Amino acid sequence: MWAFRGHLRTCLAPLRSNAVASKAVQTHLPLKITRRTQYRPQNLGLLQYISFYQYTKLDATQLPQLRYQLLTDWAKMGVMGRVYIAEEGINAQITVPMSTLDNFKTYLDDLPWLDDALLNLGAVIDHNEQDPEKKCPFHTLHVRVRPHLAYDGLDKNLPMDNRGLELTPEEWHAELQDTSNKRIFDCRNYYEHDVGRFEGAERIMVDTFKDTWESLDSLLEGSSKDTECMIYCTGGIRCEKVGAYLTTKGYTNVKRLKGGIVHYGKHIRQHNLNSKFLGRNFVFDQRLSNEDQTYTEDILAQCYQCGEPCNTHVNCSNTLCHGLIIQCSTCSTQYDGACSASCQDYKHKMDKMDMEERRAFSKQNAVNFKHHLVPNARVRPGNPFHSFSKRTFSTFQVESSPLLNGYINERSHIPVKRNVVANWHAAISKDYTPAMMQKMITPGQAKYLQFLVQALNAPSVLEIGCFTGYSAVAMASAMPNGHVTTCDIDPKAIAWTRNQLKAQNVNNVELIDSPGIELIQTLIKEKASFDFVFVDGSKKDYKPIFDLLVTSDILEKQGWIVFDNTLFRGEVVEQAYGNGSPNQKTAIEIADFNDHVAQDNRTRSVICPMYDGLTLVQKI
Ligand SMILES: C[S@@+](CC[C@H](N)C(=O)[O-])C[C@H]1O[C@@H](n2cnc3c(N)ncnc32)[C@H](O)[C@@H]1O
Repeated sequence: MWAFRGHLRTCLAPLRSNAVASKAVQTHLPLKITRRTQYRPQNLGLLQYISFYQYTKLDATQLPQLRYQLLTDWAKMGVMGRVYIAEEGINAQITVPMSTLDNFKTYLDDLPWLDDALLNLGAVIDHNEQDPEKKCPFHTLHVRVRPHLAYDGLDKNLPMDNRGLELTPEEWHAELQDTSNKRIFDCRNYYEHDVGRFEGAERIMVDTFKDTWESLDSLLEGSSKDTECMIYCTGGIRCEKVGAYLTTKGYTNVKRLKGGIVHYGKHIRQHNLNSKFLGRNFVFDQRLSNEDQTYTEDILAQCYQCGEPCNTHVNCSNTLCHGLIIQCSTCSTQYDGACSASCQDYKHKMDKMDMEERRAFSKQNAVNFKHHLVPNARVRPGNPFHSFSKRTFSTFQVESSPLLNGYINERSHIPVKRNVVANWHAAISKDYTPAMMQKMITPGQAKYLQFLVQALNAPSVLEIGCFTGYSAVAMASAMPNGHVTTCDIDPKAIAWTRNQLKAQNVNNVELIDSPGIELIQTLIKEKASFDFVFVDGSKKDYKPIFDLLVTSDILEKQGWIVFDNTLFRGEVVEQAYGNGSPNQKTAIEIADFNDHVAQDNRTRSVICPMYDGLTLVQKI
């Protein structure tokens, strides 16, 4: 481990503001950057794997030149790998031949804008190594200009001046001797967390980094601002942003592991300590979570297909899918390395084709995998394509997948006089990010609600939790002579929805600016009544809402209530069987709500394992 400390911060200012170029970069560059000849070095001998990053302000206008310069200079030294440069800094995973390593270090030392990066030296690799797990992960050098180092999906750039207190691995290890009153947040994706994590760490459980914020907010909901938040990720790059986010939100006791799990691993190995990081560390190259990444022998994950203990990631053998799964050797044999029976079919078909046929077939079928997430993989929060917990599906049941969701939506038919739903969806996607849209029900679910309100001939519908009106409008469009009353407390969503209702001439939806419970209490006083209620607001209100609807006359006898998200990311089942974390408040609340409903004698109810879990209740 080696850090660039050679340059004083004072020498950074002029270069940072006006030029990104190093001394070397400042030499004369051709204005037009020409296409380079293919760079594929051979026989470089022993290679040192290196990763480093640094958040530093680079001049956006100079990035293409910097890219060109790094490509040119580093290729001369035999560097291979993936480098991202952005206005906010640099992130590199590379290999450098041992023979040029000293020159390379000097080169980096001479980059005036790079003063604080921790150079993480990984394995030494023989360039001629053929073992797929040990061979060099790179064939060439890519330097790419990106808008962000770690795309956070936030509207505004995070102020990076306060990212929390940086702890050395030694300090981090000492802090973990006593974890009482500490919250430890794993800032990595769910599949990384699955196979290895610090003891007691809470998973933020995201598909991609940009989904972190909502999930983190909900984990910290109601916590005091001086909560001790310990944050970590693989190499440190993601939790620097998470640190900045938390301090911006007012959290005053944020501590972050310098250099991430990788740096920590070196420390415990060097000092022969018992690792507080359990299991395996997932890495983003062909090694994934192989044996070399073992910190302790704990097997924390299960095969996504059979549920047996397993901690080995593989990519689906259907090259069109290539989805990442945890798969045991038995399932690997049974499915030929594919993530599902349907991917196995694709693989078999393609295995029989020659190159030309395969290319044509791939081109034709790629569209089916555009939004394909791996069936049976862990639940993703709010993801419209999410499947349920791995335990929910046996291999004999239909596996949830985007393909399946799309199929269900396309093959479900609801006769409506005027189809506003598609336009409505399009209007939302213009103004809301995909992450925000994950709050909404899916198109297939919308059809399901439409089916119910039509089949039940429910003229009067109440909805709690309107957001941008997608579910309300779907139901309203299926009942032209009926009426939907909906509510929300988010002023932005309310204003947006009211505008759209006017613009799209939807007259049978009334949106009330009120918390759900208060609205129901008012409607009870006004002796209003409804035949169908869809509840999709705050989960902690589910129980009081259920009681109000069942005990009062606001819901007609034989009337229905549908509650959304009642299996909440699969975490509810884990809670119910004692496997969940005490910090998953929402899952705990829903588990309690589900018990409450199941014990109620005034209603009949059933939980459907559809989407994020739907509970159907009928008053009897
Ligand atoms: C999951 S979204 C609803 C999505 C919507 N049903 C759809 O499918 O398009 C939940 C909404 O409930 C709203 N909400 C939260 N707490 C609420 C409360 N106490 N009363 C009413 N709405 C609430 C949130 O502002 C958010 O817009």
